[in-house]
Amino acid sequence: MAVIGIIGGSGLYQVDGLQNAEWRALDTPWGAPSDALLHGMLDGTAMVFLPRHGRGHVHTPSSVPYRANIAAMKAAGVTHLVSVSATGSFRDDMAPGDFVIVDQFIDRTVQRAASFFGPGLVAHVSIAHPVCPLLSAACADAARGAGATVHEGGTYLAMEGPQFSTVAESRLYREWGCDVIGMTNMPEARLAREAELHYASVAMITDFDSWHPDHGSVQITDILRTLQGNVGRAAEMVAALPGLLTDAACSEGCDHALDHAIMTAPDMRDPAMVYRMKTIAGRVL
Ligand SMILES: CSC[C@H]1O[C@H](OP(=O)(O)O)[C@H](O)[C@@H]1O
Ligand SMILES: Nc1ncnc2[nH]cnc12
Repeated sequence: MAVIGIIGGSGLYQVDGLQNAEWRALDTPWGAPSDALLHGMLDGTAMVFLPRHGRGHVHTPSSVPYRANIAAMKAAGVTHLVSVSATGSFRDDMAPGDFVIVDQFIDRTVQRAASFFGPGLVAHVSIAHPVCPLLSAACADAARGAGATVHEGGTYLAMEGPQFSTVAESRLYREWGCDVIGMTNMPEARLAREAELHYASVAMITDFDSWHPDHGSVQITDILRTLQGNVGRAAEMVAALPGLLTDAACSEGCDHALDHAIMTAPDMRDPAMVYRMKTIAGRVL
């Protein structure tokens, strides 16, 4: 049975309408996640929600405990993880208020632990295609159903922040062919793949970053104004997801990404590391 996880970004700190909703705190081998997890049922499907920055927005993009967040979702039984994020746009035809179903990333973050694995248990998974095509398609349908203008496919530039980009950086990312920019989807997407979760990223455009000749440089006040309009549609999208997930096998193989990934010989594995990795990689250990 699918269990849907939602990581809510800036502006999305809870979801309403869950039956038997309950916030439950938990710990992981990588510390506490950003907040307690909100568990509940929606249309007969189990759902787990986590506000990425914590309720009250206490975590910076760099201080978000990405490993703990993904490990907590995995420990809670989540199989399908939808990330919702505020982003700037590099394209005229992707305007504030639009939703982009991200399918590629360029990672320019520099300060974040990007893997569950490490010395004593080495593994290499593919993130050539970093999102789940089936879950992404369900998100696109759900977002359209919620009345959003939806762009299927887009490259997300993950920057460290917390400052926004300079004009020169903004122009450069546009030349690189990036479509949207944010500060949080990496290493989240990498870790979701290591944890064998189906992962999709829904980017809600809030601004034109700082490249656009007809718009001023991105300001937080503009982002917050646009987010207020978007969050209702994001909540409607989440509510529609249970009805749109199918049992079809995902062509990317997200749920067996670790099949051939572990390099360390069984007799050379660090027992402490193996123990710590039980929830993430127990299937193949
Ligand atoms: C509120 S503006 C910058 C902030 O918003 C985005 O957060 P999230 O990705 O969690 O929606 C962006 O990445 C920055 O963290
Ligand atoms: N322009 C931008 N750059 C980085 N993160 C953002 N989140 C929302 N807008 C953004």
